[in-house]
Amino acid sequence: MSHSSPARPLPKAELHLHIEGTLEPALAFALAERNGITLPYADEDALRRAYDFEDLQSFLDLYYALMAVLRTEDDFAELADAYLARAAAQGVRHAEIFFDPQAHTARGVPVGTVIEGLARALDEAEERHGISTRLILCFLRDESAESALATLEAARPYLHRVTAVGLDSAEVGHPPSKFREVYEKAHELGLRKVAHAGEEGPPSYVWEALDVLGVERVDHGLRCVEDPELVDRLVRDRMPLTLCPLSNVRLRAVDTLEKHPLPDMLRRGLMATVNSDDPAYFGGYADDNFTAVRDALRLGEEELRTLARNSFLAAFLDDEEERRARYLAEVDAHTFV
Ligand SMILES: Nc1ncnc2[nH]cnc12
Ligand SMILES: [Zn+2]
Repeated sequence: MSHSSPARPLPKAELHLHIEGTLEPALAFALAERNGITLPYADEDALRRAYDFEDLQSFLDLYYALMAVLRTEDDFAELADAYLARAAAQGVRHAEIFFDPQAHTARGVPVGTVIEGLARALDEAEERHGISTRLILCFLRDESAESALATLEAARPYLHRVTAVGLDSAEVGHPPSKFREVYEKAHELGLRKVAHAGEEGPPSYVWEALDVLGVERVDHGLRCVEDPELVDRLVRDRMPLTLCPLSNVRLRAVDTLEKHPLPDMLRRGLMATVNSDDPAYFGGYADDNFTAVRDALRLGEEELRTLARNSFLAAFLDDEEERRARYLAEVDAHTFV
C-alpha cells in the first residue's frame, strides 16, 4: 500500500502582514472573555458574517473595533505566537510583521506593552516555529503627521526591537508626503522604510513614497500598472512590491482574482512578492495566497519560484546574508508535486 504525505509548501518570506489582521474570531472571543469585554456579535459565526467588505474603509472599521480585545502584553504575545504557528505550516521561513501602535495607544494601551508582548513571541519564533522575524512600526496615515512624530518618540525606548517604519490605514486623501518629516527622523534613527501606496490611492502616491519618503519597498503598489513611467522606474530600481492578492479581491481593489495584474507585472519585470495582509479577514495565509494565484492565474513553477525568491531578496536580511542564502537555496531545492 502506498500513501502520500501532504505536499510541502514552497518556502517563502512574508513581508506584508499586519499582526492585528491575524486576530481570528476564536481568539477574539477568548481575549474578550479574559479581558471582560463584550463584543457586539453573538458568536464567531456572526462575526465572520460581518467580513463582507466593500472597500478598505469598511474593513478598517471592523479591524480597529475588534482590536479592543487586545490589552495586555500576554494578549499581544499570544496573537503573534498563533500567527507564527499558522505561518510555519504555510512554508513561511521569515516574517516581517507590521503593527499599528496608534490603534492601541488611542485605547490607553502603552506602546511598550504592544512591542514587549510581540517581541516575547518573536524571541521564541525561531526555536518554536523555525521562523526568523522583524518588526515594522506603522503610522496611521489618517492620523496627523504630529501624531506620527509623537508615536515614534514614544517608541524610542523600544526601537532596538524595530527594523523599519511603515505607513498604513485609509489611503486616499493621505498622501505619503504628509509624513516626510517622520520618515526623515526614522531614517536618522537607523530604521528602514516601507509604505503602503497604490492600494486604493493613485500612482502619484507611489511616486511620493519613492521620491519623498525614500522607501525601500512599496506595500501593494498595485495601481502602478496605470503609469508606464512608474513601472519603468520600479523595474529599473528593482523595487519590491508586496502584493496581497486575496486582500485585493476582498477589498475590491480588483474585480476577481482572475483579473489580478500579477502575471503581467512579472512579465514586465516588476519585483513582485505575494503576501497575506490581514489573513484572518481575507480568507487565507501566505501559502493560501500562493495557491490561489497559482490556480486563478495559472502560474507555473518558474513564476512561483521567482515570487518566493523575490520575497527573500526583498527581506531586510542585510545583516544576515548567510541566512538569506540558506533560504534562497531552500527555494531552489524545492520540488513541486
Ligand atoms: N490592506 C490595508 N491597507 C491599509 N491599511 C491596512 N491596515 C491593515 N490592513 C491594511
Ligand atoms: Zn496592508
